Amino acid sequence: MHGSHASLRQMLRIRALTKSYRSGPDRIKVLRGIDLGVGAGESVALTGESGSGKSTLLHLIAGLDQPDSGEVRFGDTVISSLPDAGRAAFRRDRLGLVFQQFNLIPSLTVADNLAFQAKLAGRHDPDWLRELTERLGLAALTRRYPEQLSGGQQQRVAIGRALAPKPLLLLADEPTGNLDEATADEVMRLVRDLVTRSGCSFLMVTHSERLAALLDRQVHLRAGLIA
Ligand SMILES: Nc1ncnc2c1ncn2[C@@H]1O[C@H](COP(=O)(O)OP(=O)(O)OP(=O)(O)O)[C@@H](O)[C@H]1O
Repeated sequence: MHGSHASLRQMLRIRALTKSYRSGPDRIKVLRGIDLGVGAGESVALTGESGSGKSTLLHLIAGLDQPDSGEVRFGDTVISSLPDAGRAAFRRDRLGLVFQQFNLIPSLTVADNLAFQAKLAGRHDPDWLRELTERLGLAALTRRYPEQLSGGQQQRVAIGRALAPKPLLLLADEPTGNLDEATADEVMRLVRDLVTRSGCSFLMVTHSERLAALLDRQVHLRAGLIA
C-alpha cells in the first residue's frame, strides 16, 4: 500500500452533480457541480453550514433522490441513472444508512432489528452479527425492544443494523446529533473501529469539527461546491 488517497481504488465516484429545488417561481441551486471520490476503506467527513446541501448530497448518493445532472457511480453501477426500483435494490443490498432519527422497528427486538437489514439483503452472517452485537455493547440487550433502550443504545442498534450486511459504504447523517458530547464521542470511536473492521468506506455528514477530525479526510461544502 502506498497510503496516498490517489492510490486507493475509488469505490464511490461523483461527477459534476447538480441539484436544484423549486421554491415558488424560482429554483434554488443547491448543488452546482460536485466532484468527489471516496476510496475503498476510506472514511470521509462532509461538513458545511446549515442549508449548504449536505443532506441533499447524501440522499443523492444513497439513491433516495435523483440529480438534475451529473452522476453517482459505485464501481460499474451508475446509481443515479437507475430507475427507482434499481436504486432501492442497490441501496438495500450494498449501502448502510444511519440517520439522526434511529428509525428502529418498534415491534422487533434488538436482535431482530440488528439482523433485519442483512436478512433483507440476503447477506446475513451470524458470526459477524455476533461480533457486531458484542463490540457495540448490546449483547445483554438483545431481547429488549427499542423503547426500552437509551438514545445511545438505540443509535448503536441502528449502526449495527447498517453494518450487518457488510455494505460497500456506510452513509451517516449527523449520526450522533441527538447524543450528548461524551456519548457521541464514544459512539463515533466505535463506528470508526467497526468500519475499519468491516472494510467498508464511510461518509459522514457532521456539524462537529471535533468528530470530523476523527476521520481520514474532511471535505467542505460551500456555495454548492466541494471547497
Ligand atoms: N425537498 C426540498 N424541497 C425544497 N427545498 C429543499 C428540499 N430539500 C432541501 N431543500 C433546500 O435545499 C437546501 C439544502 O438543504 P440540505 O438539507 O441539503 O442542507 P444541509 O446542509 O443538510 O443542512 P443542515 O445542516 O441544516 O441539515 C436548503 O436551502 C433547503 O431548504
